[in-house]
Amino acid sequence: MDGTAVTKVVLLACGSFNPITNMHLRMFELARDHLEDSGYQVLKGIISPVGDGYKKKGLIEAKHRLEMARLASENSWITVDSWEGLQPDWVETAKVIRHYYNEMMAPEQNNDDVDTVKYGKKRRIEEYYVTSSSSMENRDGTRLMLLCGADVLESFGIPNLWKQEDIEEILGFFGLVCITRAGNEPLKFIHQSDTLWKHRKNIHIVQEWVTNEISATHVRRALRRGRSVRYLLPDGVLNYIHEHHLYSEDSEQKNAGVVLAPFQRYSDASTS
Ligand SMILES: Nc1ncnc2c1ncn2[C@@H]1O[C@H](COP(=O)(O)OP(=O)(O)OP(=O)(O)O)[C@@H](O)[C@H]1O
Ligand SMILES: NC(=O)c1ccc[n+]([C@@H]2O[C@H](COP(=O)(O)O)[C@@H](O)[C@H]2O)c1
Ligand SMILES: [Zn+2]
Repeated sequence: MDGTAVTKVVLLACGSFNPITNMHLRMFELARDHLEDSGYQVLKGIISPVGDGYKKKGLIEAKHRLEMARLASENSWITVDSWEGLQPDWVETAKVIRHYYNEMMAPEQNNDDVDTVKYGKKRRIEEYYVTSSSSMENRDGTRLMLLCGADVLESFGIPNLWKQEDIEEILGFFGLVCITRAGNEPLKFIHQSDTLWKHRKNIHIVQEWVTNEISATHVRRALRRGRSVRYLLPDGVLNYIHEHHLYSEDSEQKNAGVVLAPFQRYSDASTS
């Protein structure tokens, strides 16, 4: 040991996971290698599937998405947390991160009451945010970072999808690990955004050289057409999909014509 303190990190990935694919799992491996190369120690990964209230087209029930994520991450350092997935209404990602952060900060005080998150814990984190000048580590020096693909980073630029203050909090307080994805240019996007540029040191871009275009959309489409998706996702997940007859023409029509929850929430707010 050379006496240099190692920053410990927990990685949190939010998304639909509809269904979870090998690429979702690879994201964690790529991020861990990258961070450990930069002097961090990655303790744990958390997958947090979004709740049904997100209203994305084709989003099947959270109980199935959660179970598939559990099957995919068996015997792994990656875990699945159902808190977000089981909330009746869609929960903003900043709030989700705060929830896990508060669990890390004070596990003994935590309970899973949303109102508490809203009023008590939010205040606690805001106080912490204001009073701590540079550190977003919990008491034992662990940081919680959001893990996502470059499409999610670039979605920060879509009007009425993210609140500016949430982007600031995610980037400024927590930090982001972003995996490159075909069709996205995260470095260019950061360069072109003043907000992202300001927080660039808190954004870790991980270059995936084995360009990989696996997407859950592709998997659902192939399943609808009766095509094989074996080896794009774990066998256990595939067996579960077949057993429960998930992903059909019908399921793809779920939420068709329904406005995505963040757009509903933020465009209502801007017109009221
Ligand atoms: N091939 C990939 N490369 C990099 N990141 C990915 C890839 N696939 C998914 N991700 C990331 O995984 C997280 C969860 O994404 P999501 O559940 O939307 O998966 P998806 O494959 O993009 O699904 P969909 O096609 O339904 O949008 C997001 O941060 C997304 O950017
Ligand atoms: N304003 C926000 O907090 C906001 C907006 C859009 C998406 N998200 C999150 O990003 C993830 C995106 O998932 P998809 O790429 O599957 O749509 C989800 O977890 C969703 O909750 C958050
Ligand atoms: Zn996606």
